[in-house]
Amino acid sequence: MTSVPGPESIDDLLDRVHVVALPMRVRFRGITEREVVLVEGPSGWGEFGAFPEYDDDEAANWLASAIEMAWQGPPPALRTRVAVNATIPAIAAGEVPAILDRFPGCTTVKVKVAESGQELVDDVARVAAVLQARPGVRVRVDANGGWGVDEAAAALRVLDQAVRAADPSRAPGTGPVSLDGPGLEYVEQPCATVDELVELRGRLAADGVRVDVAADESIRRAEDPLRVVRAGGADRAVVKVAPLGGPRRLLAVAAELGVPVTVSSALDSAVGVSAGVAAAAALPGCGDDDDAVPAAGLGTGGFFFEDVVEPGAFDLADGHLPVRTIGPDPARLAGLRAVAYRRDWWLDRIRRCHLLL
Ligand SMILES: O=C(O)CCC(=O)C1=CC=C[C@@H](O)[C@@H]1C(=O)O
Ligand SMILES: [Mg+2]
Repeated sequence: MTSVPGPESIDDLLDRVHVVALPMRVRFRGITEREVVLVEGPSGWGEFGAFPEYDDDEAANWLASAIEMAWQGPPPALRTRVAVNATIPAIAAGEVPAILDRFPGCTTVKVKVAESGQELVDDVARVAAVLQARPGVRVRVDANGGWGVDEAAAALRVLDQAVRAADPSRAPGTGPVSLDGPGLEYVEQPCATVDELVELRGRLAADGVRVDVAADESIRRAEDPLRVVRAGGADRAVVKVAPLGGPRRLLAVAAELGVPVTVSSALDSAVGVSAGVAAAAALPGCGDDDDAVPAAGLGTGGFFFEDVVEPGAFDLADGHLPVRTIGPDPARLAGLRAVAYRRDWWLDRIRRCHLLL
């Protein structure tokens, strides 16, 4: 009988964990401080950081991922570095250049759109500010399921045109914006449900709006991660290591999906991001060079004032992250240690999730 490597017991697991709280420079998915648990195993470090609102069944996948990294280590890499996208939260257009400065060399930018309380004009201004600051970058947007079908169809036409109109190779005053120029690379999770995504893809095709639809929450939070693509709701997939239960499971899901995949962060510390980089580095792509797969959404480390590694140990350089084994700096683990009642909360959660594995 083969068994999956892991801790000898729950006590063995709990003896190896460190709960940290990372203060953030910018509000992202509604939070300003990110708590995660780091686990040291015989093969390296893993990260358990299921978002607090996730129930134990869902969070157990994240624990499986942490255990996989700590007891098995990363899967074999096909490349030595991974291209990363810049991530622009739903901020005011005027703040875009300062955020972009945290992503040196990134040639793909993901812009959050459809934020509640904002309007399409805010999204267009944010995208325009990106293209003004970095002319010629590839732009993708992420609505986190915030639009209905009608709203999405209308917004994507406008945003796609805004990107085409900003094409630096297009001379001003040359008439209608070309439909052949580079528009939006894709939209991530424009609507919440699979049925809506299917309907939207039909609508975009009928309207002649050629924007790919990528599924994120419909994979990350679904019982069956393959369903959305099989149902015809997505041209692409966004895949995250921890929600899928680890890098090897991510690679298996990606192979079955059969569409281009973008590996993305779950707002992880450097330890979690390194697992994402390892998965992206192991993905078969068109060729084995470091740009053979879509730019990964793994540049979120800059959102923290302080990460668990020393500055320079795992930095973005020339738009890429290195494929590297990451261990936290002991002084930072101590300095970033979560307060006692939060540590107890995470340890209880680990106990419950461990029973589900
Ligand atoms: O993909 C990226 O560029 C960064 C990661 C990112 O956008 C996310 C990280 C964590 C939680 C998610 O709400 C969010 C996403 O929707 O993809
Ligand atoms: Mg997303």
